[in-house]
Amino acid sequence: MTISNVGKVFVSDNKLTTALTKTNLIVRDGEFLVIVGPSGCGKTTLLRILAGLETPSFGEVKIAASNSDRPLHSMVFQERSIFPWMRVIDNVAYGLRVRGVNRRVALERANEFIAKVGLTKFAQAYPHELSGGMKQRVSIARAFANDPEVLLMDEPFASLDEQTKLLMQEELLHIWDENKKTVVYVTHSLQEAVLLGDRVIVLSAHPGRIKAEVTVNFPRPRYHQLTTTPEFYALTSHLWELLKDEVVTANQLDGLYTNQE
Ligand SMILES: Nc1ncnc2c1ncn2[C@@H]1O[C@H](COP(=O)(O)OP(=O)(O)OP(=O)(O)O)[C@@H](O)[C@H]1O
Repeated sequence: MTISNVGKVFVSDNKLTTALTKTNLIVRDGEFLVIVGPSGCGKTTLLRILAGLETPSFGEVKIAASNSDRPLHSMVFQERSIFPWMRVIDNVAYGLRVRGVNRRVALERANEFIAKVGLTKFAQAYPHELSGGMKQRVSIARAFANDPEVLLMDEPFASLDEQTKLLMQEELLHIWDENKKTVVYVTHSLQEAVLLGDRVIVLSAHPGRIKAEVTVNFPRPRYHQLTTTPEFYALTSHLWELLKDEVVTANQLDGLYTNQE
């Protein structure tokens, strides 16, 4: 995927807000790319542009289609985005069915990914019968089952409790190791960024631009034990050094806007 000179200016109430300035980035096939940055720097805006949910004000995004039957992208949001009126199996098969994949094949594929996220016993359940973590597992199973060229994930575990988050990170690592999808993943957590990513992009405070990129060379498969090593600690500290000024600036900007209200 190639992101060339992409920027976004929002217009609301006769006010212009530059959310993102000239962004250039090449995401390699099969790469797990993580984006971090202070609040309001344009991470979600960038992801929404990549998902085609927002049009860039300038620049362009190109996603090479390896197979015309595959969708270009699937997105997993922070908030649960599964349909409450559909059973788990139908939620996971949804994208495939919309694309006209034969029902039997779609259900088979959905069952395969439901098993990968450990929800086989709940395939016939409705979302209200599931915990928050289980609902996020359904979203992840649906996104992988959909087999997109690029998987876009916007803080998918942010609303989960700490223990569930740890479990889900390992599950995501496992399922990703098996599928090696191209992933663009937004998070506020530097630990999560280093645990999951091949490369971490640091965005500057509002308006967002790429400030730095850090390669993460830890071997895979990765497990949580990695987070207890001095090397892991050194890399997250390095990221924090890169990010700290931006967070301070973002908070100052926040104060500025709040004082004006
Ligand atoms: N639809 C919109 N209309 C006007 N301004 C917007 C719109 N969406 C986002 N913005 C502004 O664009 C900037 C970037 O927002 P965005 O949500 O992309 O940031 P973020 O980095 O994802 O923030 P957070 O980490 O807090 O989720 C912010 O200043 C925000 O107020």
